[in-house]
Amino acid sequence: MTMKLDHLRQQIDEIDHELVALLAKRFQITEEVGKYKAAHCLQAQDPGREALQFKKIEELAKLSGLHAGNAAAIFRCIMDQVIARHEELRSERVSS
Ligand SMILES: O=C(O)C(=O)C[C@]1(C(=O)O)C=C[C@@H](O)C=C1
Repeated sequence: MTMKLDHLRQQIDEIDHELVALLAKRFQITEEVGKYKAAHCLQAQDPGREALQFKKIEELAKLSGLHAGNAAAIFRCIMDQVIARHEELRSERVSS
């Protein structure tokens, strides 16, 4: 393995570390949102809120030189996981 590749991979590992920490924080907060939604019989998915978020994500991606389509695909994936968890919390509450 070249020193160059090692160095690049080390940078990737450091970024992954930060991303995992940020994702953990985000999922802790969405867990609270899910509990709130389940307690108040709100839908797991909120398309209006998502539309605003995706608009902002696209703008931020462009400012950071990130491909807007890549950013949107990643956030779609994260939000789909959140929605699945919210549906789980909702059904747990209904069945208990
Ligand atoms: O803000 C909410 O209502 C959430 O449930 C959080 C969240 C998100 O992950 O940002 C997830 C699903 C909704 O469709 C919109 C946003």
